[in-house]
Amino acid sequence: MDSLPINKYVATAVVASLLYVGICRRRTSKVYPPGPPADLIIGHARVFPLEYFHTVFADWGKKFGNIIYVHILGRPIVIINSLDVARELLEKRGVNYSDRPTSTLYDMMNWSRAIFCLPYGDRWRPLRRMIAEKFTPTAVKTFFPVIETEVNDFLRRFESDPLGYKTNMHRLFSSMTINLVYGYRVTTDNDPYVASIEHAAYLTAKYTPGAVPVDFLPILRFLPAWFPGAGFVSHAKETDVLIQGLCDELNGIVTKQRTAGTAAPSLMAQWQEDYENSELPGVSYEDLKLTGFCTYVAGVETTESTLLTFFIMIIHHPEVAKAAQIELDAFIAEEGRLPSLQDRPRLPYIDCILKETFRASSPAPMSIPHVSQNDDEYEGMFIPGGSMIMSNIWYGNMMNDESVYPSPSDFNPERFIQKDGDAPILDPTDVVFGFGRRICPGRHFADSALWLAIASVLSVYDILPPIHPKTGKEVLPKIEFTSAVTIHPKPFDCRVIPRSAKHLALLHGAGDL
Ligand code: HEM
Repeated sequence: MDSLPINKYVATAVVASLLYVGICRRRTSKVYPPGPPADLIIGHARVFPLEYFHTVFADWGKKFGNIIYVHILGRPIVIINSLDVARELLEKRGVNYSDRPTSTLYDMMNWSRAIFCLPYGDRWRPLRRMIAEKFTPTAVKTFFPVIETEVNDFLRRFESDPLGYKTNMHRLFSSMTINLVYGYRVTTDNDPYVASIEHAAYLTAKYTPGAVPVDFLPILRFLPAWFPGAGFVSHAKETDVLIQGLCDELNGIVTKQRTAGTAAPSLMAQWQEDYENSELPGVSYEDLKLTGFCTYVAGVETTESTLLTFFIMIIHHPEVAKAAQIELDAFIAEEGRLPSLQDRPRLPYIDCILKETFRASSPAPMSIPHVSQNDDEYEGMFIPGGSMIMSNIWYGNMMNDESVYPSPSDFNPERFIQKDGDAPILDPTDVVFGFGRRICPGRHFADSALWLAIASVLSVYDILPPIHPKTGKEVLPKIEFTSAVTIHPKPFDCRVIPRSAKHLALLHGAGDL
């Protein structure tokens, strides 16, 4: 899976801060949150991790506690290792903690106009409102037919290609999201629009974040492109032109279809209509087009990562698949059909599996960094304004903490079955999507899409380990994760095999088991 711009944007922000020659803050008598020992001037540059942030910060958390302060060349970074601290700062004090880091290179590529990069304030607010209105738990139901169509196609593709889960899954989420945003159906594995968007992602990621001098000497953006070493200038321009071209083209498809009266329901069709009816105050047409594109970018990799985690976990835990299939078979026997999203309340074990999948590996384990605007104090500790705030969703009383989830390394959906008298257990869905005013606006859509994908695939198929070509025996793939802003399991092989001819027939509308 190629890294998408949201990934690279955050990496840029983090690494740029490593290289950023900030004005060294004069240490005052103020008490900062604890942290590892710092070097003179460069601060924590030598100890700051460049990968697997979440596990390193979890280790630091065991030594230094729930809130940690480090600085790189004077640029303050606060690491939050606890849900309580995240809620206090990012939610209750959200007015101060909802900004984002900046990057000159991203600005040159025009990514700084993107919803996930915009600073907290008057440009971000109307765009956020525009997205949020379409993604409330009720509004998102408009898009259930999109989810159901795409999941059905996903299941059918396994009939002819039981080993090709990677391509199939990528197509599921790219097709579902481009369908959601533009009402456009992907019909091949090599769709030209998906390929172009991924090329834009590749171009965005081409320059190593922070290794481009312009990220710490912004004046360099004005160098002429022919100047030796100024390749980034034409590169940024090329990326910008490609993205703007794609925004225009995809938006143009929707406009034409609306004129012809053939537009499928989509976010862009709704937004265009709202715009024409002057219902989007503060949103320019250029912003509207880019926001559609950003919604696609933000939606694909995270959802795909979650379903990949589900696949690898289920290969290792056939007993979980069996328990789910007992619940699903009882439903199918009664209804004579595959479950739909309306059936969710009747299939609670699938909910438990989804929660456990989010818990086992949060797709964005360090969320997207926030930035504080003004100086603040938390439990007597000083947090300077302009601090980059990194929340360790993966750990910190959140997903992998023994005190919250006993035996956190076990994949055990049963932990979410609430028995009478049990204290409520933290729902990972309340954490994996981030916090406060910047919380993921696509969360209800993602949650619904993933629920249906899990319920459907387990209804029809078994997800099994690959067979060793020589021994003919099953080989369990290793569970290993990549390291980036959004993480996912490293590539593995598996077989997706129909449970029986009768279960497969459900895909084609034949009922009885
Ligand atoms: C499993 C799937 C997903 C996960 C785990 C996820 C997670 C996140 C996280 C952690 C953030 C940062 C929140 C913060 O700053 O506190 C975020 C932001 C965002 N997400 Fe998601 N996301 C998912 C799916 C989606 C989908 C499907 C969409 C759109 C269709 C979407 C759109 C966005 C946008 C636009 C932002 C930026 C919000 C802003 O800066 O105001 N996400 N997401």
